Amino acid sequence: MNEVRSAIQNRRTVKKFKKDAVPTEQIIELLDTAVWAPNHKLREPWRFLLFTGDGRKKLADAIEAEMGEDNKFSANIMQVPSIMLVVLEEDPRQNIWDEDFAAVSALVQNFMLAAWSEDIGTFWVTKPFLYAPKFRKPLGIQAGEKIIGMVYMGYPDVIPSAKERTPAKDKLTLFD
Ligand SMILES: Cc1cc2nc3c(=O)[nH]c(=O)nc-3n(C[C@H](O)[C@H](O)[C@H](O)COP(=O)(O)O)c2cc1C
Repeated sequence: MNEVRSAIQNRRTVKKFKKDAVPTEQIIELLDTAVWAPNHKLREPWRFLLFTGDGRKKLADAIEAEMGEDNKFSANIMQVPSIMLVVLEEDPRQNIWDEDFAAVSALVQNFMLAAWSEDIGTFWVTKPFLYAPKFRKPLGIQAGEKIIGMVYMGYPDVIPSAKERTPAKDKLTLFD
């Protein structure tokens, strides 16, 4: 199997990380690869918020602003070496919005695969608090911006085993 196919198939969602920090420069380099995602008219409809080191407290505080101090998410944030919020700049036209959402999703997958190829594990996390004004405001997320998800990242402590996929053939309608 070639390297691209192998990375796609062998990447796993990593939830337990070693404590070591991932260098910020490396994360930015990985993002500079990820932005080669296909995106219609090269709108590049994304931006990123990266929390690392003491900066993670800012994210934990935003979660607590919405959920209160007693919640499992903000407590866990300080255990994750780096967390990135990926933001879609929303277009009010439905067809453009759909294209741009697809493009940002492709970017996230690119990022996770590029990270995996450099031994960095990632976890794409979505939670209801990402929509909450009390969470968004302290982070400067504007109206008309959608948080696609949080990407947790770090060096894997545990790599979970793969969950089987349904063979594509079972979902294929072939016209030939
Ligand atoms: C948009 C999106 C949101 C996700 N949110 C969560 C989440 O909140 N919690 C979680 O455990 N996994 C989440 N995942 C990860 C999936 O659970 C994971 O990709 C799936 O179990 C397959 O595992 P693999 O990535 O190791 O192949 C999310 C994945 C995507 C694409």
